[in-house]
Amino acid sequence: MPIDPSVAIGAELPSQDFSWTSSEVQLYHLGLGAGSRPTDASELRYLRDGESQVLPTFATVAATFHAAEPPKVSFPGVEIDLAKVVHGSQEVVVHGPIPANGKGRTTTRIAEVWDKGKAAVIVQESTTVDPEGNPLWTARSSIFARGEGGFGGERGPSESVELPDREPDVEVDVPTLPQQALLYRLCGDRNPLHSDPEFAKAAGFPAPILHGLCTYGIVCKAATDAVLDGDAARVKAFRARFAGVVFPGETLRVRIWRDGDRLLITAVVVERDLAPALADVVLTIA
Ligand SMILES: CCCCCCC[C@@H](O)CC(=O)SCCNC(=O)CCNC(=O)[C@H](O)C(C)(C)COP(=O)(O)OP(=O)(O)OC[C@H]1O[C@@H](n2cnc3c(N)ncnc32)[C@H](O)[C@@H]1OP(=O)(O)O
Repeated sequence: MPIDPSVAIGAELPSQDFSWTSSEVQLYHLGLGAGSRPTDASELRYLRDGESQVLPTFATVAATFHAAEPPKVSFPGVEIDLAKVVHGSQEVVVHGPIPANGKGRTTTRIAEVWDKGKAAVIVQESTTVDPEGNPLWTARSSIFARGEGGFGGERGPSESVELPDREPDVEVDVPTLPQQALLYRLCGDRNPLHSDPEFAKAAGFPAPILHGLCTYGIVCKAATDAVLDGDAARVKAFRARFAGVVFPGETLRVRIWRDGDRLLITAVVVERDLAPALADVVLTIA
């Protein structure tokens, strides 16, 4: 049985020990398109040796940055073909600014497995601490496994973020590069869905798609730059649902509403009639 929720839910995955330096941080930021204005001091804050500021979304790549193989969707009670899986949602909460150099240990558990009929949604939660045991960040993510529902599990909640009934306070267009996914995969997600045209076709897409976490980081950076003076330390938490695919080279239109200590955000694809890319995006300001 590819999914057995009675085994999966609550299962602890092996913990991961890792370290990072400002080189990984800079490569991550480059993978999000940072540095496109190389004479702009605020842009260069993401790209300094030793003292680079770190977007909280770096938390999504830190533990697996040096992976060189495609990920496996193989956990206790879960065995799924990678070609059936897309990233569903992501949330990161940081307990302070992420340092430019550091060490961490991540522990992960499978928190929920939902049966959406035509698909399964598998939710993981992880906690990362420094070598002294101080919390660095927590994360929650889901994968959406197409064709893997119908195992008799619960459907789970339907959650969405209500947007204000007014035009966005800020709107920015962010171009992505045709080679964006080929660059971003060097941050550890070697899923061929993002680099191999034949694999992408077999998975049902006309061409390789952009990593969801690349779009996620791009949009967090865009909001940080447009509303938070480019100061990554002002981002406490960032969450999003992956609402539609993005192809490398497309332009993201990022719409931002101020809402107290939060920014409510959507991202759509300009070239495809504003097709949704990210929805239910909430940036919590520190
Ligand atoms: C260990 C390593 C593992 C590997 C991890 C992945 C590695 C990465 O390399 C993979 C990627 O980066 S893939 C790229 C990023 N993701 C995407 O592009 C997905 C974009 N979204 C879609 O295509 C559709 O919204 C889609 C397909 C997600 C859903 O669309 P539909 O099929 O039309 O679904 P819909 O009818 O709208 O809803 C059905 C039920 O599912 C829930 N749901 C919808 N979107 C969800 C999402 N994104 N995440 C979680 N749940 C979601 C709905 O709420 C609905 O349930 P209910 O009826 O109970 O409300």
